[in-house]
Amino acid sequence: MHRPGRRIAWAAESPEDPFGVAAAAAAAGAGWKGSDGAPSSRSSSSTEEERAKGAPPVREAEARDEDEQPLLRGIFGVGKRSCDVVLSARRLSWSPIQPERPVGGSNVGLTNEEESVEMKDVFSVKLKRRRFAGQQKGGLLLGITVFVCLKKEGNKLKDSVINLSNLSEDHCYLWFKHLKEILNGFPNRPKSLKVFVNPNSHRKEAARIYHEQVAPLFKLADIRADVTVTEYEGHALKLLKECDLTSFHGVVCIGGDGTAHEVAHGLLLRAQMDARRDGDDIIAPVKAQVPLGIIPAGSTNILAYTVNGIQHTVTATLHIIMGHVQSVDVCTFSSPTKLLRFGFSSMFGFGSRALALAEKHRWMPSSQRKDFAVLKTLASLKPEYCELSFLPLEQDAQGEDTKQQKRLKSD
Ligand SMILES: Nc1ncnc2c1ncn2[C@@H]1O[C@H](COP(=O)(O)OP(=O)(O)OP(=O)(O)O)[C@@H](O)[C@H]1O
Repeated sequence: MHRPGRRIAWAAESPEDPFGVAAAAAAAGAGWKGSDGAPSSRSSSSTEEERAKGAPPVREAEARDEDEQPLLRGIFGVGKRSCDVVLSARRLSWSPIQPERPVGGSNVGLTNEEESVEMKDVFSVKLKRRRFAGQQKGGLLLGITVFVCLKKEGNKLKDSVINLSNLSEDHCYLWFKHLKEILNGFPNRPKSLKVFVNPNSHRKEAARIYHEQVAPLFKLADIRADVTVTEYEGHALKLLKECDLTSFHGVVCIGGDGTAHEVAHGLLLRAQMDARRDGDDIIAPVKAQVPLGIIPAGSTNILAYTVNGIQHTVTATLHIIMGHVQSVDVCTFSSPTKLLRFGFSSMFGFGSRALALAEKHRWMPSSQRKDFAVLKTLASLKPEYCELSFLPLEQDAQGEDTKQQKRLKSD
């Protein structure tokens, strides 16, 4: 078993490396680069270069200040109040306008607390119009709707809206244009995705989950999705080996762990084929060209849970839309001469035998068939011979990632 450094998946932020991009990008140049912080008028690559060269903290502070500079200031209705709204590259903030009181009048009960949202948490902006049922175009402009990704308890993400009301077309168009420009400046956010839906997963709900919960969010975020509903086991793998991935910013699978493994294997195999690595070249595998988003819809969703920190469709979808990228370890499984497949875990034959047995007993209820399979496999457990080698990513003096191979033998 080899652990060829790190692959990438859309996932929850980790405190040390919020988007896991540094290691992922350095290892093989795949995936989105740069952080998902607010885009600045300065190019993000120049800021990164400066950081890499050890730019003094004062430069970073200047860049931060620049991102805080107001780009627009205007009046909108927010909720039931008239607010003074300010937009900078980093944030959208609003505070209620205090009406002038007649002499002796009091402002008791009126708060002027500022509220704000970070632009890095905004995933879409739309013009809001009043339309009649069935009306597709036109309609009276009512203002702007800003769609925000909110962090809830327990790693959960939720979509929410802020309505900015103003009937002036010129005013709204100007704000809409600026908000769009800021959103388009986030480098990691996908615009085009290849999506695999396994209609057979768990309770056969993956297609419904996609159409009801995932597709509307992708549409809102202006993401084009090329959807394949898989027809048989191995269908996603076959398509990934053949299709042109250059027009996609990522691959998404909706299903259980079996589907996620098949798609991850296909994606990595495809990267080896494109890099002209044949089956014998198993020591130095290359990274996937694009990240993999895993949306849980299976009976077990361990992979989705591991990368997202929660088994929740909307959370997984929002991580993809927001371009949250996280590096993950991947194994290659090989015989002495041939690469067999890529995967995320190995139980030295135990897991695969138990899963194969569970597959044969699909007529049983899902909880019972898995317990039955584990117990039956345990009863006939035998020792296995294998050789393990690790390729941990390590940083050399220049900050470059290097792979060091370590071998272990076991039986
Ligand atoms: N249309 C299809 N018909 C039959 N099998 C399919 C189809 N599409 C994909 N598959 C295969 O179904 C297998 C099981 O799917 P998946 O893992 O998504 O569901 P599950 O078994 O309910 O979930 P889990 O593996 O998390 O328990 C996968 O190995 C996948 O390759």
